[in-house]
Amino acid sequence: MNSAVSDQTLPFVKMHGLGNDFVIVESRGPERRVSPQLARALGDRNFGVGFDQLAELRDSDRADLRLEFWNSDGTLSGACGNATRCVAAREMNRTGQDSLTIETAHSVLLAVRCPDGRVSVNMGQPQRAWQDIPLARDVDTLALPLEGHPAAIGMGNPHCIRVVNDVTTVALTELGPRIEHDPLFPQRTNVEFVEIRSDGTLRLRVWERGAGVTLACGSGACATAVATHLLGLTPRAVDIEMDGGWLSIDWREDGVWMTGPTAHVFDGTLNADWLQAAQ
Ligand SMILES: N[C@H](CCC[C@H](N)C(=O)O)C(=O)O
Repeated sequence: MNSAVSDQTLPFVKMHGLGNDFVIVESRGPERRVSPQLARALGDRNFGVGFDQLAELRDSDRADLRLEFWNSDGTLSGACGNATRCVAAREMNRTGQDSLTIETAHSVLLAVRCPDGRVSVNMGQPQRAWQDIPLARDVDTLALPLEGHPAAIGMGNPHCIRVVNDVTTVALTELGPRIEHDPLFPQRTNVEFVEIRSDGTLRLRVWERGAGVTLACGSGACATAVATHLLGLTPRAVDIEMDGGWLSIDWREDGVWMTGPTAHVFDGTLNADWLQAAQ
């Protein structure tokens, strides 16, 4: 270990949306705080803090702020719906505003506070062309040449959605990584298994690229609602239950709107010694 003593500490915020949990780090200003190595160390639930995604706040000249998302394996993702809602909730509390704009790798997203306290984000238009998702080759994106003929949809990140009769019997930890790494997905993929219930709601379980099984996935819920609508199975607006709770999805003219609760768990400060060892 480096013997030089650093007094650099790093404040962070812990939040979750439906049990999809996040560490949020302030990186506005000239100095970038997060590296792949730090994201991996911080994402470790035993040796670090633990999270499904790390959201790094950056300056934007197109929106109120820019967000970059890290998975717990140290890779970047172009979208994270639940972290976007959490950061939006915190920023709106801090500024007293009822809406804000957030630049992501996908586009500039609008977030608004609902009268009931939930937060809605317009996640933008889904990506349906095989090159944009991306897939490795030109195939029918609503009936992929894989077991069960799943659909592929991009929400700024790739999703593979398979409709099943009973999500409780799906071997998620076995099938999830196999599909995540299938050569059809050159940037890997998030994996969704969805059951369409008789009352019109959806029951969803998710294996996330770079993070594994999570209790909820906002972009996954959006991609799933788009896929089941395009398959003629659901209307444009649908309620989706995941292991951690419910999201309401509405694919409107101006994009896919996602609405749900957020929770602020605690604020913390990363210790200088720990940070030094993690670099
Ligand atoms: N939990 C996030 C998605 C993270 C996606 C990430 N695992 C990827 O590599 O694309 C959400 O609420 O949308």
